[in-house]
Amino acid sequence: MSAATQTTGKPVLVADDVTMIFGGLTALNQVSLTLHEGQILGLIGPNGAGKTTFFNCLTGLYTPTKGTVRLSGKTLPNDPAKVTVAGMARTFQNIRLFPSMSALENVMVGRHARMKQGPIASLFHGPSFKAGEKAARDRSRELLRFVGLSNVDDELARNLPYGDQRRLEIARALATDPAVLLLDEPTAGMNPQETEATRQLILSIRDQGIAVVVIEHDIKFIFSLCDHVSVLVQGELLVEGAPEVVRADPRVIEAYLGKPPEEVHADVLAYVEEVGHTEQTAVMKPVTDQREGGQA
Ligand SMILES: Nc1ncnc2c1ncn2[C@@H]1O[C@H](COP(=O)(O)OP(=O)(O)OP(=O)(O)O)[C@@H](O)[C@H]1O
Repeated sequence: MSAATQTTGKPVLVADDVTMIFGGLTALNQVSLTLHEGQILGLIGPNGAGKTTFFNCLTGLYTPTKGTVRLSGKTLPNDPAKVTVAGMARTFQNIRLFPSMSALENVMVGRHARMKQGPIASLFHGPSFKAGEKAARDRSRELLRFVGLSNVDDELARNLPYGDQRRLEIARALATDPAVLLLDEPTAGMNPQETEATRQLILSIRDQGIAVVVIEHDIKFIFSLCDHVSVLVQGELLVEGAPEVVRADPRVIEAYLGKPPEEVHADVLAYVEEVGHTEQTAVMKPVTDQREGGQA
């Protein structure tokens, strides 16, 4: 069941024919993707499919070998700081916080990417600088509450529990006032309660008018959250569409399960059990056999 109910609007992020070649390895081959206003798009695919590489191309961390990325109609520069200012923020697969700074200071770093203090005001800490700092602090506090972090403003980031660090990273990204938010495995390492809280948080973010792209291996999470799913396999876009369409596509199941059982992700197995109903039984059967064989 898809939880997404929002009507989607015009295209906000358009990636066109993005290709990324590392030496002899084609990590992405002509990948095109359109994210619409109000949309939560799930990007899934087996390990090494190119998902994070794609995020890196979208955010200017990598310069694609070929292809373009446009945000709200404008071609994005290959410069992460400029991409942030243009309106796209992200989180990372491996959390990247400032560990020795407080939670509030971490969010304020994101906020500062947006502030336009003139050099004179900054130099003399004049009234406009002080007003700007206060506004940044207030907004950062508000964002900490929004992501579900209370009473941790002064805690050092490194002392926060893992799930809270992930939430903090989202707050910092939101502090840049993005039109588009990219989340790379936001529920990795979370328990089911934290995962559900993250799902609710992403829906709230969407409801604030921010379009979201989520990379996740937990495909149950993806199918219950997103209103559009794109499947990358070996650097190519294999299938995309509504969750109901994508999850019933035999190529998707094959892409995940045509691998040794030990490499098959536990969440995919849980998903297979959940959707093992009539019309998919034929597709699911060999999978079940494979699992049993693997366990024997
Ligand atoms: N900087 C790099 N230099 C060389 N090869 C790279 C680089 N970054 C990624 N790759 C390769 O590109 C391919 C895609 O990797 P990527 O991390 O994008 O996959 P992924 O789908 O995000 O995988 P996972 O789900 O395991 O995180 C892999 O073969 C990887 O080794």
